[in-house]
Amino acid sequence: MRQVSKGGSELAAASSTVANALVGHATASSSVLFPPNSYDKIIEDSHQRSAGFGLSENIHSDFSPVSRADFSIINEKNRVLCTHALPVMETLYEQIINTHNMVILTDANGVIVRTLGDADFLEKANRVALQQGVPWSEESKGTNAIGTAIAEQAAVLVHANQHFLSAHNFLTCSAAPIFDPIGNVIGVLDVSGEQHSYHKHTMALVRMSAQMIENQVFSTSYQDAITLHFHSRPEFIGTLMEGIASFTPGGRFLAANRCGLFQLGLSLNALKTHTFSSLFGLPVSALFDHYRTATPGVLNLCLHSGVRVYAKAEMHVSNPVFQHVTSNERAPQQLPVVQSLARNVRHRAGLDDLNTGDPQIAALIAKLQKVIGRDIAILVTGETGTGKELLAQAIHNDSPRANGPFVAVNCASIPETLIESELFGYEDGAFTGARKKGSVGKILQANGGTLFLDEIGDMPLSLQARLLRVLQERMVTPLGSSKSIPVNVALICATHRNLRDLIAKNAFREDLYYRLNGLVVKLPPLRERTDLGVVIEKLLSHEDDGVCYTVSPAIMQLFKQHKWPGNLRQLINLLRTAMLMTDDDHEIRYEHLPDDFLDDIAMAQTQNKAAAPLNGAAGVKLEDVELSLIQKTLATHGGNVSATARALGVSRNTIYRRSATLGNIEDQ
Ligand SMILES: Nc1ncnc2c1ncn2[C@@H]1O[C@H](COP(=O)(O)OP(=O)(O)OP(=O)(O)O)[C@@H](O)[C@H]1O
Repeated sequence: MRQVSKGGSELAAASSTVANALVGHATASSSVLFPPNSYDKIIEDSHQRSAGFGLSENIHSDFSPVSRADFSIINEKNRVLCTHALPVMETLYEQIINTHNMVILTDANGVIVRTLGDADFLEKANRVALQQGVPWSEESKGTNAIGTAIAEQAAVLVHANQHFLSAHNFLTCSAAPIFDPIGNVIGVLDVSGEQHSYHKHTMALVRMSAQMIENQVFSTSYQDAITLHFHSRPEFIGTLMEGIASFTPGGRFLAANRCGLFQLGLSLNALKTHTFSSLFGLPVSALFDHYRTATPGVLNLCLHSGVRVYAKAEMHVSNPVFQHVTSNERAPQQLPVVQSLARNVRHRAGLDDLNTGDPQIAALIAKLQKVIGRDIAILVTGETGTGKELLAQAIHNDSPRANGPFVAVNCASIPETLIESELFGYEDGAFTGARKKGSVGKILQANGGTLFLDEIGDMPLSLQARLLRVLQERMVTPLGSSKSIPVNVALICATHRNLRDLIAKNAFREDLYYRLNGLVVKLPPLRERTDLGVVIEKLLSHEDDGVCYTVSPAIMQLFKQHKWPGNLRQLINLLRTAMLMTDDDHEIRYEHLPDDFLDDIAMAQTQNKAAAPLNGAAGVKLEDVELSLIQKTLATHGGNVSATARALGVSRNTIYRRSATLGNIEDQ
């Protein structure tokens, strides 16, 4: 299982510059930076609340801590928070040591549960009761960073005389609330120090540390879930900037961290109606598929907004809810089913095995059979999950190279920096971090067999030139070597992208394109295939346990109408889960289908209903049709523009533009 990054080193690295500035500042009082005035409104409101609590600025601070018994209850309630917060607090403290500051953790009510600080400052802090067990809510201490951060549910800096009680005016305090995955404040992290120790970067450090604690609390909150770590740049996965989102094994959205909400562009409330598939356009089973691969790399996903993100899926494989998707170790009576389903569709299948009655498939198989073994590069196109890799394997299996290796490389799942060494290999010590003995690249591994380059459209331009040279010269030069090695491979490439579009955008080399497309075949999406019934029957057929699984006629009808965005991969995973849910009659019915699939069906039906009355209406203008559809979809989604845009597959701007005449429309 992937380890979620532990706070310390990351925070230390991210904040070392800030920390240097802080230490530098503490020793050079001439560089005092005063806090900005942007908090004035927050401070003003807080002062009003403080007065409302009956406090007056010259009263002495209330020193009394909660009772011992209450403090041990508070400790017990906040055990998880403290476990995750303490290492982060220690690292944060290391960054501010010797700056007359202390790090404070409170519970959700502002009661201090842990402190770490410079001895000289701790003494002064004790004088104003900045110590364990003492409540720092606004009710108790008036305007202060901890209490005001809780009241405002936001990070707050309270400096010097911005404090309500004059006894606290010697302090400068930066506090950030810590939220749980469903948006409740569970505590506050604060750095408090003497006012002359104020530094503008302290708040950034506190915010980062609070977020780190939130991420760690998040990672332990959803043991029964699939947790996705994502970012638009793969190197940001595992860092503080990563988005984290959790889904039920059936694909329903559970929660996301702050960066996740930001990247998904939706509020927590809006996300509650979503599934993995409505957010990423893929069935949740794609994650299981990815997880099952021997060395799962980084997934390339497309957000509903069109933004591409890289992702890693994390699931607790020891948890029984994941056993059926992460391994073949299932309840004994179900084991053969899962295994045979997988076996039915993998390995040793030849082209004839894939010919299940669809005329488009039959035609492409006939073409392929004519070129097999003729040293012609084959380019397979088609949507994700349509079977491009299985087709490539079948071509290899039917070719004279069948006894040689079949080596598949997914160009989209390897970070750009690693593709070169992965493909071409490297000599001993070719670069820092390289294995001592060097590595034979995938091209040489495929020698005598077939090299399958999946998602070739994602290959970086610089490497396209190198690949072209290998294909022309039939020689490979590993990184760090001056020796070229002859290589003999049949090449099959695949892509779901339009390579001609990429060429027009200068993202793909035209000369390489012509070298790759000896024969181009396009696998039809599942929704266009006429052999769905046969494919399903084949997938459900197995000899191992003698049980005959079937699909009820109503569900078969539903399957035939479904769009299958994940194509065969989605179908297989759906059947795999549904088979395990069936009763003694082994018939797959509505109640055996996973939640995210049922949600997709419901959404499609809603869209169809909205469009239905407009079909074929004579004399109706196109704009009216559009407007009416938008109106209906808006109504279905309670006026929510984002949801409407998603349902109709257009941008929010389009909805705004087209519906300018509809008056005020809500947004989220
Ligand atoms: N004709 C088929 N009959 C049954 N199962 C199939 C068929 N073709 C492919 N599959 C299965 O569907 C799943 C997806 O196939 P494959 O990985 O070949 O798709 P792909 O188009 O290469 O996907 P991607 O574009 O995402 O890489 C695999 O589990 C594969 O075994």
